[in-house]
Amino acid sequence: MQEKQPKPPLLLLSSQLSLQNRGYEVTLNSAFLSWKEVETRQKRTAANIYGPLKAAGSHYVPVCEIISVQETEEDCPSTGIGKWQKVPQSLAESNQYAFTVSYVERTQKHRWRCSEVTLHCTDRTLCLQWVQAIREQLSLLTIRPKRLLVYINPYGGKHRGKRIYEQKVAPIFSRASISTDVIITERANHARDHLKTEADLKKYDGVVCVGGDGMFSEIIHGLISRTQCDSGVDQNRADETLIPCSLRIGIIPAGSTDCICYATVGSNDPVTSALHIVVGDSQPMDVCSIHHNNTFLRYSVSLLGYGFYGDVLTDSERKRWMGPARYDISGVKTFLSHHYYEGTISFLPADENVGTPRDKLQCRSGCNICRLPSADKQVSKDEESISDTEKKGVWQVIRGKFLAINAACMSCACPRSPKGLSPAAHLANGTADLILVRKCSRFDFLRHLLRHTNKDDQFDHPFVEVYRVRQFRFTPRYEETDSELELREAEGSGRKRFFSQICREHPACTCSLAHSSWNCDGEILPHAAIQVRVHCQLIKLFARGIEEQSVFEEPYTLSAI
Ligand SMILES: Nc1ncnc2c1ncn2[C@@H]1O[C@H](COP(=O)(O)OP(=O)(O)OP(=O)(O)O)[C@@H](O)[C@H]1O
Repeated sequence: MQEKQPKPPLLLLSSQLSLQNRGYEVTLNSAFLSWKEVETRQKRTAANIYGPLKAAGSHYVPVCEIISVQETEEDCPSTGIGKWQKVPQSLAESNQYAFTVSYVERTQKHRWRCSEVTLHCTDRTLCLQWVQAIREQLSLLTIRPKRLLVYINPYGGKHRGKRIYEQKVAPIFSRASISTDVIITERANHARDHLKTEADLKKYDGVVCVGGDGMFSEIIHGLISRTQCDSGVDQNRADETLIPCSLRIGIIPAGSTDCICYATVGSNDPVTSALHIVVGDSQPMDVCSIHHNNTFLRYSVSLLGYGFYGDVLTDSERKRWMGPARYDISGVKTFLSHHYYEGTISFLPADENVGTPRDKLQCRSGCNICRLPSADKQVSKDEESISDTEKKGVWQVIRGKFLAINAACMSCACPRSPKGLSPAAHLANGTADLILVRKCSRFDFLRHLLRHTNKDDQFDHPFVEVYRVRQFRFTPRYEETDSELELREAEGSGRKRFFSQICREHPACTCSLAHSSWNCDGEILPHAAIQVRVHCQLIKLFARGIEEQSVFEEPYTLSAI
């Protein structure tokens, strides 16, 4: 049987225009703008290497990746970016009407940049016809944001947030006719509180955060809380089904840790992120809610880590004055102290149709698993019809001594660990990967940690278990009373300090401490006993997801056009 061919895109306009003193056949259809040299093919110059998608002298730009089009003031064709800008005088005289198209161009390592092409016409009517035809196509792209609320943390990373926004991002937004209201934060939690109570969200198509992961966390806390509050949902109830946020979030990386941006776009480059926002793609994302005894603690989108990662964070917070080097120093110190923690983990495993943590396939742009109907919604629907005993029946319980308990809601890939803590974790399938590292020798633990930085299967060790889960609970063996917890918070863990003191004096000690802390996306949680539930696709980012490398390397095939 013959395969059904997809319908070709509708042809809208086609003319012979000139570019760099040469004749080009320029075509606009509902999917692509293309230009193809009509004269004999000439040798490609070195400057053409990073041109738009090409197939044998042809150039194709998807309409959804055109940023803007405008009539160009001649004789001086255009300024700024791009490479087909200088028009020889002779040609400029005969083709003095021109328009410039700005579009997304891919470079290496998932980076995007804004490029331009200026095409020349013999008469103004034709020129205006082209501008109008392209603008009409752009106006059909209703997913693109028109008005954004921007929060800038001026102190994130190397204190360059404001400069990055003004120099690299604002010009792209203005070229794409996006209007913005910009708020420079004046204190921690300023953005969160503003979103929660004051911001007139109806005015905007999205919220942009300029900063690091801490700033992103503020934004999601503000936005999720506001959405639940507006819908009368009580965040303190661990079993509530939360309402997804309607506004999308854009991240402009300007922090010292920008892992969420890296995991959703594939690079930490402000221009790339700005272009992802402009083209208006949506990347849904799961969010974990964390509760202690029906009290809401926090939301998490990347890593929840108890034991090793909790201790590294606790120690590094005391060394803030050291700058980013503190993470390495605390990492080595925590590794050498080699503490393990006893407790019970119970979890609700995910169905197999959402993949497994040891899959070879990674979550990429347009991921098929994340496109499945939400498994989380399935649970809440089922919960109404099944009894409590049945619900409890599917939970699994594991007791033991652990060096680390990690829950990865996404791969947690970052430049230091390009595959991440759980390479096959998905951004939006309603699950988290629960990684249990049982008590083992220092040497074995080091082997496990080193696998975060290389290509080997990091779960292929007898002391490591991994489960894909929708909910989990952790109870430390020695459950704290509230007064003990207060004491621990007030004293910075007196008992722990006592043991830490001993361990410092006896570096070979691998003693068990009563409690570690949870590292929740880089924040320390006050409670060790927690309940975690993954909320499928609770938020959406302005992002396309990480594109397969082939998108960068291969030109579109002609049959696709
Ligand atoms: N104006 C401000 N003054 C002080 N702190 C702020 C301000 N605005 C935001 N913050 C806080 O700064 C923290 C760190 O911000 P951000 O994530 O942008 O930068 P970072 O350098 O990656 O952070 P970190 O040093 O924690 O890795 C956030 O938790 C945020 O709440």
